[in-house]
Amino acid sequence: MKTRIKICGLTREADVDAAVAAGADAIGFVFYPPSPRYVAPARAAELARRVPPFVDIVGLFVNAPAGEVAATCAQVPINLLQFHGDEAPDYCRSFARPWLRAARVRPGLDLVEFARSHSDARGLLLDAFVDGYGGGGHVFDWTLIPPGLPGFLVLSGGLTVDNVGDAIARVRPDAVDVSSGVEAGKGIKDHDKIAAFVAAVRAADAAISEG
Ligand SMILES: O=C(O)c1ccccc1NCC(=O)[C@H](O)[C@H](O)COP(=O)(O)O
Repeated sequence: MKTRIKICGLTREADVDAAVAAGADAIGFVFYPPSPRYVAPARAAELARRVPPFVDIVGLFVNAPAGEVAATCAQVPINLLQFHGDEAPDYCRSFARPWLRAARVRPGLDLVEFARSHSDARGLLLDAFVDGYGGGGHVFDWTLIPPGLPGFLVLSGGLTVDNVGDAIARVRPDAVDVSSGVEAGKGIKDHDKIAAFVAAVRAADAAISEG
């Protein structure tokens, strides 16, 4: 099985090109103004022009007013919305677009119930619980993921070239998502780290299919 790869938090043309060239399945733009990786919709629209067909464009929002999400969707060709805050299921489905729901994982969060209440999400994105909602590069305890959690599972939170192979072997996610782990500085991607991360994912996939 091919683990899909999303590279998140892109802010520069060269970084978009590097992610696409490395073989990313999806790239993410952060539309959360307090984030150092924030891009304004007009800027994201410019960057999105470089993205070829069959690479998804993911728009990440945190508790944004619905009008802001709709206005961003009108400017940027977003294939998939990613809700990374405290958004309710009714809000997430109100945009009539495919969406991912981020679960900020910590002990006590009932992921089975979380998945059930977001059952029409295209997938659950599991990230570490941090103050400030995300992008902190923190790994969470993967044993908190219940076996057999239904639906498309995206593993994120502090993934790097050094731990992504282990993460795939243990969790067997459908996709992995990385931001901090392929950065030279906040919002600035390191192209060698992107290539190495993608190679590590492919090596983990090959190890699984070889048994
Ligand atoms: O990137 C941010 O600054 C950010 C801010 C608020 C919520 C989420 C944010 N980022 C999440 C991501 O970029 C990813 O989807 C992902 O979870 C990977 O994060 P990382 O641990 O940095 O690899």
